[in-house]
Amino acid sequence: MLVVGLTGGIGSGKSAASEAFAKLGRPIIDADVVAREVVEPGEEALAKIAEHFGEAVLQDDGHLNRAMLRDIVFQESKHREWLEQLLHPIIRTRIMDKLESYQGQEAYAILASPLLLETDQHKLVDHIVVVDIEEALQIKRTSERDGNTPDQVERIMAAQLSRAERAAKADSLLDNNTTREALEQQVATLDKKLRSLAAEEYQA
Ligand SMILES: CC(C)(COP(=O)(O)OP(=O)(O)OC[C@H]1O[C@@H](n2cnc3c(N)ncnc32)[C@H](O)[C@@H]1O)[C@@H](O)C(=O)NCCC(=O)NCCS
Ligand SMILES: Nc1ncnc2c1ncn2[C@@H]1O[C@H](COP(=O)(O)OP(=O)(O)OP(=O)(O)O)[C@@H](O)[C@H]1O
Repeated sequence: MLVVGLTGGIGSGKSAASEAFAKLGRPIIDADVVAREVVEPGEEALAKIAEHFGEAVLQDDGHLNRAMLRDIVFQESKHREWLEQLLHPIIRTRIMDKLESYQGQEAYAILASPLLLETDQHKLVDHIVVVDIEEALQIKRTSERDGNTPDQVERIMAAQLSRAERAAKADSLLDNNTTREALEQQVATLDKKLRSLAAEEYQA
């Protein structure tokens, strides 16, 4: 099975692009969803986070207070690095298990991940698709969606690759600077290309 990595910075439109692929029936593994699963109540990683940062990072119902942890880790890189060292290996293993479950069932599957190129997750994929967006629009869309200040969004962007670095690593680019309809059309064209790549791989 061909594994296609879909990446882009915060608020670039990965979810919008994933939805367009899902409408075409393609299976999607979303690293942000996996990252949430691994810190559900009862998970060992959540206990380690509470031990390290203090019980104050837990809500009364025992769930992670994500907004609080977000503030902590994007203020201070050593905190982010500690969290990444804990979570990234666990996230990677879960992604591999999910990919395994699609083997033999699908022509290709999508791994959507904001940190595909920043982590060794890119080693799991055969083709890299980057959702490209101008930084000013990225900051505007993200801060409108999350109710964050542009400053907060820029701090998260600083922990990610730059637009140019990401684009340089792309096998295919999706331009999300205009409408959702335009993005969907690009996804439909790319889907054809990916299906033919998958067919070539199968015949080889
Ligand atoms: C810090 C946390 C609790 C904040 O949670 P919150 O619900 O506010 O955000 P969410 O998880 O939906 O992430 C939103 C976006 O933030 C960016 N982001 C998240 N973690 C990171 C990181 N370690 N480095 C750079 N950007 C990141 C991504 O663009 C992501 O799409 C959470 O992001 C987290 O646990 N991060 C560490 C795990 C991780 O690296 N996840 C990224 C997918 S592998
Ligand atoms: N072409 C578009 N036109 C207008 N708004 C858009 C477009 N694409 C995405 N958006 C909006 O921009 C915001 C960010 O998009 P989306 O959630 O798909 O990004 P993402 O890359 O998945 O973000 P994150 O990395 O934070 O998970 C959302 O509010 C979404 O509705």
